[in-house]
Amino acid sequence: MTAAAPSVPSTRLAFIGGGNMASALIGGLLARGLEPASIQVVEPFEGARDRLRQQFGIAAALAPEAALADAGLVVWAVKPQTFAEAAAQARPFVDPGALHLSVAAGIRSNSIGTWLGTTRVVRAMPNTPALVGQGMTGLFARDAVTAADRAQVEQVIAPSGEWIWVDAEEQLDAVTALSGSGPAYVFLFLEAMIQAGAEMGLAREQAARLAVGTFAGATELARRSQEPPTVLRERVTSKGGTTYAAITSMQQDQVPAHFVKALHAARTRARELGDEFGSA
Ligand SMILES: NC(=O)C1=CN([C@@H]2O[C@H](COP(=O)(O)OP(=O)(O)OC[C@H]3O[C@@H](n4cnc5c(N)ncnc54)[C@H](O)[C@@H]3O)[C@@H](O)[C@H]2O)C=CC1
Ligand SMILES: O=C(O)[C@@H]1CCC=N1
Repeated sequence: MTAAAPSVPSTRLAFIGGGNMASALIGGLLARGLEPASIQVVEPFEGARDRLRQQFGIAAALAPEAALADAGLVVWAVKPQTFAEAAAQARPFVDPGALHLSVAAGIRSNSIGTWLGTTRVVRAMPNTPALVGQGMTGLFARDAVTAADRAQVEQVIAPSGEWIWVDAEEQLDAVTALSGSGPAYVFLFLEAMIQAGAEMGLAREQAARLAVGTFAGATELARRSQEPPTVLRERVTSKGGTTYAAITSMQQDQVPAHFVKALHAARTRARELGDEFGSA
């Protein structure tokens, strides 16, 4: 479970890939007081390098270079499809004793370990609310990872929100389907609620404010309540009332079952990514 928020990492950090997820983690670390100079980033695309310079004052390298050897913790924030190639490019420069933290969906720790010649690998599955310090992250560590290594990883993740450790690596695929992809499901529901509000005569801005506020309020209520979501739902649902009409319509259309099915599809895709783009 999530512990008290630890301080920023004392070791030097390198990020391989400086896109959305890397930026979310870096932004949190800098907000906690980490010096931009203690973070290296390897990022081949000029647009992304420009953003890192403007947002964070970090001069990212175009390609791996000798300075990578200074990093005690290397964070892999590249797409699953490019991980193997990025690992092959960076490996000659990385300290063989470094700890590695991957946020890539699906790519298994034994693939990463094989590509990098190490067993000191932790996998993380964060999500984009990390951008506002409210992320949820699942973490998995290989056996060779020590308690001190885990603490370092927690220092990287803590500024972006909460985290849990899972015991079995395949559980990370479930985390990916649930909370990794989860913000997109919430946004899809928001889109539908806003559309419905607009169709029923509300201004889109009003509908958006009502929808977003409802998600924020309902999730905060669920977070603080001792009751499970089912009980909270039943309290909104007066017999023969409006919510009953909506929930009955959704159940007749099997919306909950289809939604569960969709998460299984996401989990299946996470496994496929590991099979397609992993080597071991
Ligand atoms: N976006 C999301 O909601 C989440 C993404 N992830 C994972 O995070 C990883 C990164 O995703 P995003 O940040 O969204 O993608 P992104 O496309 O924003 O960032 C990836 C970056 O890697 C760079 N890159 C490409 N080849 C490279 C190489 N050889 N060496 C170094 N950098 C290279 C790209 O230029 C790009 O800026 C993915 O593996 C994804 O599965 C995990 C959780 C949530
Ligand atoms: O869609 C994806 O593959 C990534 C992983 C979780 C969120 N985005």
